[in-house]
Amino acid sequence: MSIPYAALACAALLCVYILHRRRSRSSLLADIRGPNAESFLLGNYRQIRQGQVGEVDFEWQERYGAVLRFKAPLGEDRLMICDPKAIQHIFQTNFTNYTQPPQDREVLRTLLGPGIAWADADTHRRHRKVMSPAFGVAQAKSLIPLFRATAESLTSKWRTILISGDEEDALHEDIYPVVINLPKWINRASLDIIGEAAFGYDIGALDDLESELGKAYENMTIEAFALPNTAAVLAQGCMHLLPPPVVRFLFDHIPNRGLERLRSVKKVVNGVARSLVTEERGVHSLDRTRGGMGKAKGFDLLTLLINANSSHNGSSKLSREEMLAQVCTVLFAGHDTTAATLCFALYELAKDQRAQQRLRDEIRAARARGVRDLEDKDKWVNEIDNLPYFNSVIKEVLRLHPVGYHMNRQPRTDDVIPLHKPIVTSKGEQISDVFVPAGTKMIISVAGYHRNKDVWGPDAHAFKPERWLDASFPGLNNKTGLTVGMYSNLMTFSGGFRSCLGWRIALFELQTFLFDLIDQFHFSLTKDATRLRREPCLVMAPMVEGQSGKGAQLPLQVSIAPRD
Ligand code: HEM
Repeated sequence: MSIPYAALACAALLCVYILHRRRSRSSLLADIRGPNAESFLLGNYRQIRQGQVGEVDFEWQERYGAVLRFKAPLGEDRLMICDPKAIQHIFQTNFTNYTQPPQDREVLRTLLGPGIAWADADTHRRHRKVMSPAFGVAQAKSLIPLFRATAESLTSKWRTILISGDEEDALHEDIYPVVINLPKWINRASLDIIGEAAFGYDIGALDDLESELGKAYENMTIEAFALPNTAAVLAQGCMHLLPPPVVRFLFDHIPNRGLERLRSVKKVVNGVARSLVTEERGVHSLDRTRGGMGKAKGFDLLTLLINANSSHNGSSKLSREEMLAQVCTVLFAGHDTTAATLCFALYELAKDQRAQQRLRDEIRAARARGVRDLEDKDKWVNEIDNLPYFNSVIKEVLRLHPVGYHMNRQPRTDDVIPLHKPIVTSKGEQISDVFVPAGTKMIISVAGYHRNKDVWGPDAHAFKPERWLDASFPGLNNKTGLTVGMYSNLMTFSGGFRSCLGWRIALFELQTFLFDLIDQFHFSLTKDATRLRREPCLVMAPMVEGQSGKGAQLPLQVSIAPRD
């Protein structure tokens, strides 16, 4: 037998052995109820990957409870978890025992480099220690003027479009109102913010629709991950059978349109990152050719990061390659997420005109008190945080549309996970904890947890901002007695030691934009928007059913909101 064939045979035998071991270990989960596999080859993976975000999670949770078993390709048992106590255990109480599956980390390494999102255990602790100081409350507050300026830029562009009726992919209805495809603009505004906030780098995506970075990121996750065909579903589902270096090799080399798209974005982003982080001491070169420091006024996360890094010694310091990866990570983690959340907020408000008007009334009363332009950032935060309906709308959108809808985890050692609400096994037994063998793959369904009726009430699927105003509402910590996640008992920004570092930045950005957009514009649904798809593509994206070729889409009818 030639050497390549012998190597192939050994690899095949190794896969069979791994599969056999996994199946015998995972059969320990066989008593947990869950859906039947569609086929041995695909398990339930096609339903999860080809459906909309949360579609099967909601259905299965209803039928089997908040912890359920499903099949991965080739018969492997996996768990889906939507129970608050189980989530608290995995992310907080016993967090050191849980890790991202190594193959998932390889995807992150391919996309973003060896930065904080990829790092595990001690390496992750080292990255987090250096990065955390750059993401404090004071730092986030200092970015408020940048958020305001970019929101102004966006609103003035939309006003121009409304007056001229000149939105290229708009369906004009007597010129006014105009249909605007929101993600096209909001994603670019958000990218400009993260470039300036994080690196003092003026990307200029809002002004220049041809900007290199803006074009590179446009619909990147959709083109790489959305609507996978059956072969892609199978490949993704079997990835865990391969050793991580093989996964890395395949990601870097196999000819595939989605992967090629990711590789080309990586090249562009790396180029930008390299221009920011120079060889000498990892100090960035301040290459702000497109307009200087501008709105961030000399304050950016990268400068803070470099200063923080220089105060660390030897082994705790980040290398240049790691610094480059942090630039790529923050650029990616910080823009699509916030932009998609804002899009879904405007979608819900376009559907619920009563909520939109109530929100506008509250915003305009605040504006009349001078809140919008308060120079003192502490006062601004205080005033904004005290707008009850406004913040309820934001929380409700973060609950209903968590853009990071799934998080994958696996225990390093055997564990017993406690449950908030007992589940019934296939043998009819009621259990209030679940034994999980080391290495069990789990989807923590943030989408599912956010619709868990035992936490959020029987109307968990409804957009109902008022629920946050009701002190007896079961979703508030005092009733369940559980603290899950880092913001309002939600898992949108995750929780514990891997929680989102940029959550305050995201929140201030959402608050600033929502304030201005609802103050100035009126939004209503179009026919296309009634066919909105919540597309699972790493970060949930809005798309229109049947129009996948057009990428991210949320076409809403926009007009100037009349003043009394
Ligand atoms: C609505 C907006 C956002 C959402 C929903 C969000 C959500 C998340 C989630 C769920 C994670 C954890 C992922 C995991 O453990 O698998 C995360 C991590 C992270 N996020 Fe965000 N994020 C948002 C905005 C931002 C912004 C604006 C920044 C930066 C300015 C940022 C930077 C990060 C970083 C650096 C991590 C990695 C933290 C670590 O691994 O320790 N995020 N984010």
